[in-house]
Amino acid sequence: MAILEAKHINYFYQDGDQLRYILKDTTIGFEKGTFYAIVGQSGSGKTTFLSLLSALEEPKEGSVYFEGKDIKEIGYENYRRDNISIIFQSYNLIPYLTAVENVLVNMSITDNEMPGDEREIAYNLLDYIGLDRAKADRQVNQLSGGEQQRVAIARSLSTNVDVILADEPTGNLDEGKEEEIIEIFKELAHKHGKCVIVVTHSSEIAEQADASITLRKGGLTFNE
Ligand SMILES: Nc1ncnc2c1ncn2[C@@H]1O[C@H](COP(=O)(O)OP(=O)(O)OP(=O)(O)O)[C@@H](O)[C@H]1O
Repeated sequence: MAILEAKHINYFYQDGDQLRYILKDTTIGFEKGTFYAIVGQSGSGKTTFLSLLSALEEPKEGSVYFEGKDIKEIGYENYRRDNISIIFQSYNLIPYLTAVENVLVNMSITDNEMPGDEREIAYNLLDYIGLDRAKADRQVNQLSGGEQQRVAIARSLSTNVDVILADEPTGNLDEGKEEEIIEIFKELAHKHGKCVIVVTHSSEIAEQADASITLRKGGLTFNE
C-alpha cells in the first residue's frame, strides 16, 4: 500500500485573468522502500508538486493522504513535524551550530519516540552518513557543501520518519559528490525501507531512481 498518495489534485496559479494549471486531476501513490525522481523542464511545477506533498501549499481540489489519512485531518503542522522530512538544495542548516547540534535541534521538535540517547543517536546518524566525530563537532559553516548536505540528510533521518522529500539536493554539488548522495538515497530506500522522493534536474538521479515521474504542462507521466 502507498504510504503517501495524491488523489485528484488540482493546482493552479492565477496569472492575470488566466489560471495556469500545474496539476490537473492528478492521482499518484508513493511506496516505502522506493526511490522516486520527479523530473521535468524548468517551470513545469516540480517544486510546487513537492510543496503540495509536504503541506507547504494546499491543493485547490483533491487531497494528499499519509497512511490512508487525509493530511488535512492529521493537521499540516503535525504532518510536517512527525511524518515527513524535507531536504533543501541550500541545506537550511543553522550555520553557527555544530553538525551534531543541528541534528539535535531537529530531534527536539518532534514527539516521535527515539530509541536511546539522543546525542548518541545523532553522532551515529552522522557517522552513518559519512561524518566522523571531529566533523560532527565542527560548526557547519566550516564544512564543505557536500558535508553540509550530509548533515541535512542526517537531520532528515533524526526524527525517524518514513517519507523523505528532497528538492534539488545535489544542485550545489559537483558530480562525484552527487554520486555519493545518490548512493545514500538508494540505501535509505532499499535497506531502510524509506520512501524517498527527489525533485531534480539531474539525469543521473533520474536514471538511478527506481521510478521517475515527469511533469509536463498540467500533467505527469509515471515511468518504472
Ligand atoms: N507563487 C506563485 N505565483 C504565481 N506563479 C508561481 C508561483 N510559484 C511558482 N509559480 C510558477 O509556476 C510554475 C511552476 O513553478 P515551480 O517552481 O513549481 O517549477 P519547477 O519545475 O520546480 O521549476 P525549476 O526547475 O525552475 O525550479 C512556474 O512557471 C512558476 O513561475
